[in-house]
Amino acid sequence: MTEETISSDQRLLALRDRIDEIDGEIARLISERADCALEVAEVKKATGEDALYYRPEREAQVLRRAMERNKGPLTDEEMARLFREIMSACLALEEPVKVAYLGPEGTFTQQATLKHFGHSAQSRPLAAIDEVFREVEAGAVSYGVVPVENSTEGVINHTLDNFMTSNLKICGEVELRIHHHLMISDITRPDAITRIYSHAQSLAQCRKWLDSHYPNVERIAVASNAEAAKRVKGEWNAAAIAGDMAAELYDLKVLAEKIEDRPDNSTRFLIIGSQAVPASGDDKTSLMVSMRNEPGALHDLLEPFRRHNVDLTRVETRPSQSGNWTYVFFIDFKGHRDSADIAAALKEVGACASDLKVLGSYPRGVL
Ligand SMILES: O=C(O)C(=O)C[C@]1(C(=O)O)C=C[C@@H](O)C=C1
Repeated sequence: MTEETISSDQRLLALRDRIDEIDGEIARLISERADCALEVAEVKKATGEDALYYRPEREAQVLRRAMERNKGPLTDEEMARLFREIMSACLALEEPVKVAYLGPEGTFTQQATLKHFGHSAQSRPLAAIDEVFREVEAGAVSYGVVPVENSTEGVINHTLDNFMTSNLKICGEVELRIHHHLMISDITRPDAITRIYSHAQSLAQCRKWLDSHYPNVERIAVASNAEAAKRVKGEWNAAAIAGDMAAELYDLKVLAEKIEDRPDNSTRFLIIGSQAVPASGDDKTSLMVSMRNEPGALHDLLEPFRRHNVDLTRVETRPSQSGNWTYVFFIDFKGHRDSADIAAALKEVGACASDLKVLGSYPRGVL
């Protein structure tokens, strides 16, 4: 053994001793934090039957602080992800949070659910967006996670339409970078692929890549990316487009990575529930407004927002379900409904709208 290897071995040992010490401190502090959370639960329980254990505004503040405090070398996102999991475990001690998401397992919505609630939440997949709304309404779960818009393909109408008949509120949002991969099973012959399965939105998000790499292959839209991944398991001439989780879950081989046409492809998901969320300091509000179908209606609707300096982030129009050629506007803007400017704008909009429903004020997605 050379002198050099001895000294590098000794350095490694010394560093590992230091890491063991630090881990001991971290473990002690995490336990202390968990004890605090248990005391918080006692305080909440004393408020009665309807005690709210999950507090989205507080979680957003904790995560933002973790990012602000961070001095590296971990990235702010990595640091926040670690705190996300610590908080998820603390909340599970207080009361396990039950969440339903648009399944099946392996979809991007499951990934968004884990990103937002951490791994200690009890989550379960449901087959359709309507079912997620129904289960939350029925109280079988406390929260639901549904996709609402994609940066390439636009809005997910089905989710917006559900708000027309539901009284649920939006309690949060989460954004996910979407990376699509082309994957095959161990019996697939890569040179014999004649069909590619995926969800219609994912096929659309990879249209150009498919046109240049598999121009003559049949594209088959199925209910979800996870369903696509499941199908190729038993087919020697098929491939699927899906994400990492589906590849892992169904043990598929990735033939081509990140094949989405736009590198910044991302999807926004909503957290739905029945709780009104207090201001977190950096919030968004979503509205649903019906207007009489007359000239200038859209102008009347938007003008109060301009006057009160409210920053609109999205305006969507959907045909109303109550009559022909009448429309419902879905409007998102920065800020919380309790702030003076927003309350004033809402009052004015309410006066000219035939119906106005605040779907929720909630913390802006942190991670
Ligand atoms: O501050 C609270 O209300 C807590 O319950 C503690 C805590 C945390 O671990 O920081 C846990 C769950 C809540 O959703 C928010 C924060």
